[in-house]
Amino acid sequence: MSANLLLSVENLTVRLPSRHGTVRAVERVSFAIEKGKTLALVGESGCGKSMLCRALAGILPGGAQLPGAWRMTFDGRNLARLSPKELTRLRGNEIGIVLQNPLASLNPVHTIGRQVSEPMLYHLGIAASEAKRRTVELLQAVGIPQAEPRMKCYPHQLSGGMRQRVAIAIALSCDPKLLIADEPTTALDVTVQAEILDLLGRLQRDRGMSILLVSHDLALVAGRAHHTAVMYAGRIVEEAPTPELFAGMRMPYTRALLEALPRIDAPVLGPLPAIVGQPPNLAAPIVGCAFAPRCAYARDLCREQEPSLLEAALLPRLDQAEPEAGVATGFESLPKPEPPRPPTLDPGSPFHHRYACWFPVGEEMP
Ligand SMILES: Nc1ncnc2c1ncn2[C@@H]1O[C@H](COP(=O)(O)OP(=O)(O)OP(=O)(O)O)[C@@H](O)[C@H]1O
Repeated sequence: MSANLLLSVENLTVRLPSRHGTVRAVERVSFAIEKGKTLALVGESGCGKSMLCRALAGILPGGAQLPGAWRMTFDGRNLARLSPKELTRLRGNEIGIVLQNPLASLNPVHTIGRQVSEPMLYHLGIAASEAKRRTVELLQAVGIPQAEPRMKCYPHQLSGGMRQRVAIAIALSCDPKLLIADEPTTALDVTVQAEILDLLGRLQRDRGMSILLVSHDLALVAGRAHHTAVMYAGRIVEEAPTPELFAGMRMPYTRALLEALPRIDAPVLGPLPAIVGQPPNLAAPIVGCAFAPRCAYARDLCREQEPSLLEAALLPRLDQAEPEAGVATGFESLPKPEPPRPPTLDPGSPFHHRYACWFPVGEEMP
């Protein structure tokens, strides 16, 4: 693993039991996060973002399974080789997590001062007076005015934005190397959303930590992330350094996700384009590309064979996609490509543009 990588995840699958059968919440996902950098993970509701975060943080629901030959390496350590005790220590200490609803993650019967100081007392073994001093500093760092008297407040006495700042302070209390922020602004109004995301950026610069920033809003998070990965039906379907992704997104789902969002810089001239149809039921088998039933560019091949996530340069060039209802393309006469290859994760260069699509859209072809 390159010295610059903090986290590398290879071939991670998460299955959950449910009344309707086994849910394949995360399917053979591979990605990496560099030290001091932010990876944005985006996708519609139900695509597996939270379960991926929970797998990293070791807080999956009961009955969850991680089948297959997966591998997770964090700061040079293979997580599969650590004992449960070592994992608990690492996850409380070196990996902090902020969830989307701060009310659900804060304890309503404990003061915020106690909740911020508790992880430090438990994981760092410092004296109560030192924990109190650090708590005041942390509350100040996350922008809570009058931090010392506020330590005595209970969560219900704070606004939604202030509660989320407290949740961030708790996640930062042991000075984590990785902060997982799972939709940290979803429950907040738009001005507070921007403040919280700016705060995360500032904290990252001050502390040099890495961030996994999860959201359904591609435009909101991508502007703040070094790398972006797009998830659909439990799979990563496109990923790239963020500028590269915006310069040439190829997977029709990535485009649809961006176009379906209202834009502040463009007049609204009619209804917003929506992504037609529903995401697939993850408890049922998926044949071919999971996005094919909703994709205007889908061809027979897309419905038959699942494309692997491959580097743009390695992808077999079939042709540039055209919507099915558009001009005739003659794709049918093209030779069938080789069967899908396993996803690649080149440890030397894990941040190339990759996408999983037989007929990518875009001006230039690789
Ligand atoms: N406890 C659970 N038991 C069984 N299935 C679950 C459970 N929690 C979530 N799921 C299913 O796992 C899949 C992935 O859900 P997940 O919460 O990871 O999606 P998400 O992308 O984070 O969505 P959201 O943005 O709404 O949180 C979905 O099909 C969901 O219905």
